[in-house]
Amino acid sequence: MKERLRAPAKINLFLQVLEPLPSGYHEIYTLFQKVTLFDELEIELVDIPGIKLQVTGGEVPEGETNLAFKAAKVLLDELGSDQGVRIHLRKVIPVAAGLGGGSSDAAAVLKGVNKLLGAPLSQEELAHLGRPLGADIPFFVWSYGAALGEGIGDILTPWPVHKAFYVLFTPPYEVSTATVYKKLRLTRRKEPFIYDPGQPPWLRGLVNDLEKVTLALHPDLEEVKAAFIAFGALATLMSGSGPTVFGVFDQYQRATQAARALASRFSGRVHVVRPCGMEDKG
Ligand SMILES: C[C@](O)(CO)[C@H](O)COP(=O)(O)OP(=O)(O)OC[C@H]1O[C@@H](n2ccc(N)nc2=O)[C@H](O)[C@@H]1O
Ligand SMILES: Nc1ncnc2c1ncn2[C@@H]1O[C@H](COP(=O)(O)OP(=O)(O)OP(=O)(O)O)[C@@H](O)[C@H]1O
Repeated sequence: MKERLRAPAKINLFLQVLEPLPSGYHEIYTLFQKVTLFDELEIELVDIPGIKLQVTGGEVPEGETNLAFKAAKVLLDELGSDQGVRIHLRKVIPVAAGLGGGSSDAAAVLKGVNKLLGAPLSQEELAHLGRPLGADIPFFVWSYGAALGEGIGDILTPWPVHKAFYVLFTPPYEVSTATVYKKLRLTRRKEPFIYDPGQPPWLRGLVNDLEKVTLALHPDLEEVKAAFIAFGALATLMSGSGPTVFGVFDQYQRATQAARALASRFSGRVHVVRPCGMEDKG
């Protein structure tokens, strides 16, 4: 039996870092939005124990340090299963880019393997199991298109999906999430700037507290942001810890024109995507 899954990327439509925690993590207040850029996975259960992972299309390890591998292991261990798992992962989402690709792959493996084993664990149990592997994993386990993330990003509340076209620009370098959080200096606990779920967040202004850290390391991203506005974006922001920067557009044609203009001016990968979770809204 085989499961074929698509693992979406995410962007953070706002991201506020409120307080450092004794665990080394930070309390955050963020809006996660899944978008239509997908890694693809094929998962199979076999009788020979062990996990085998094959990756095509991206520079990520194939061994036990891959988040997809770790997710399979943690689930098989939890269930005490002696079955083996074969995973083929086709990477499309840029790596270490602020798009949560590794976390999404891990969540897809948790869901896929659980389903192949007859669904012994609930969505909540899978999210709990995935959380120590990555703070973004619970969001990808849940089926919402968009969710407010509190705590370390693992306490989730569904959020309305607002219609938009997003252009993602990913420069040709990676950024370490741990380094960006470490460089952020918080002197006191911040109170979050609250958004109204009924309104597209870009009408209030988008904020990402990690942006200043990554932009200081890579000032070229300021030029990309300025170009997004010049090309007609309603708003522009860095996603997660970066370095991906996105622009928000209200029309597909404007988004694709901006994407072409960006691709000719800057070196990097450009994707035009839509939010996931609005299939019923046209
Ligand atoms: C930047 C975001 O992607 C926004 O959604 C997340 O906050 C990070 O999620 P992630 O990459 O799944 O994070 P993890 O792999 O769990 O953590 C990587 C490192 O980021 C830092 N980290 C992460 C999440 C968080 N709420 N506070 C943190 O300080 C920690 O130093 C941690 O060691
Ligand atoms: N399946 C995987 N896909 C991508 N990266 C992986 C995977 N497994 C392990 N990694 C490692 O995890 C690190 C972060 O990768 P990922 O693409 O998830 O980062 P990210 O998009 O910046 O995440 P976030 O938005 O959560 O900060 C990289 O150093 C990468 O080598």
